[in-house]
Amino acid sequence: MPFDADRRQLRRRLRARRRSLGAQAQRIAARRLARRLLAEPRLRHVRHLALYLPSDGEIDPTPLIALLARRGVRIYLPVLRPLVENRLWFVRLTRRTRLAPNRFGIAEPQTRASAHPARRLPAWALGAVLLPLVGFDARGERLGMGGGFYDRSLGFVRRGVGRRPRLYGLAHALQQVERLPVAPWDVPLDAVVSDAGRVVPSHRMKPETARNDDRNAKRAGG
Ligand SMILES: Nc1nc2c(c(=O)[nH]1)N(C=O)[C@@H](CNc1ccc(C(=O)N[C@@H](CCC(=O)O)C(=O)O)cc1)CN2
Ligand SMILES: Nc1ncnc2c1ncn2[C@@H]1O[C@H](COP(=O)(O)OP(=O)(O)OP(=O)(O)O)[C@@H](O)[C@H]1O
Repeated sequence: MPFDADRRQLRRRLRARRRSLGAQAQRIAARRLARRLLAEPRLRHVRHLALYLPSDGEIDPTPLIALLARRGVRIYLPVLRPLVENRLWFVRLTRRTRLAPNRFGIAEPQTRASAHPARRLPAWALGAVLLPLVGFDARGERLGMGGGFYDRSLGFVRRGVGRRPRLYGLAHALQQVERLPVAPWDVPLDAVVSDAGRVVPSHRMKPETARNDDRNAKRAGG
């Protein structure tokens, strides 16, 4: 199917692009991202926030950990669920949390410890989830690693009923593409935030600004 072939090729290209960033560029991008996220009004009152440990050139959200801890925010990390296919747990990160590489080589809280329900929060109870992404577009669509982990774990958001976390895709500006193919299972993001700006999908904007797609695209590009 051309749809899958498209996405695969795009993933390869965009992953190579983000991996090409040097350590210094990564540090600067991470700092800019943290500054933007701290200023995000809708994150101001969040008490429980999930982020990720960066891998494969992803923009690094970890400078936020200490900054948010000062606000009293509790931080959670995604853990690959054992036995259930392609779903995540969100496990509390504390100073005592022991990390181990998962099957993709990404550090995560150890599975055994993560199995304790007291160490986790169901996704609907989180205030916000910061999602890693491979690509995004000016409409706020997201392309992930292809496992459907976040799409499955946050699938309840699409039903539009009950509590739900705010969803922020995090990216380097160079991960923006013209237009992404959309899949029916893609979870709708509240915004994509990059080192250079932010994109708010038009369905999330106030009516008077929803028309202005151009301005939105510019903001994302820097
Ligand atoms: N930092 C971070 N943590 C994360 C994610 C992520 O995208 N970034 N995930 C978001 O989903 C989950 C892990 N998902 C992943 C999905 C695919 C591959 C991956 O590298 N796949 C290989 C081929 C598969 C294999 O090696 O078996 C590839 O595409 O080359 C990595 C992580 C949970 N934790
Ligand atoms: N809610 C869901 N229920 C069942 N299958 C799903 C769901 N979400 C995604 N999938 C399946 O997962 C596979 C990967 O989806 P997709 O390519 O959109 O992943 P992704 O968004 O790039 O990855 P991730 O969410 O892990 O970052 C697809 O083949 C899709 O059929």
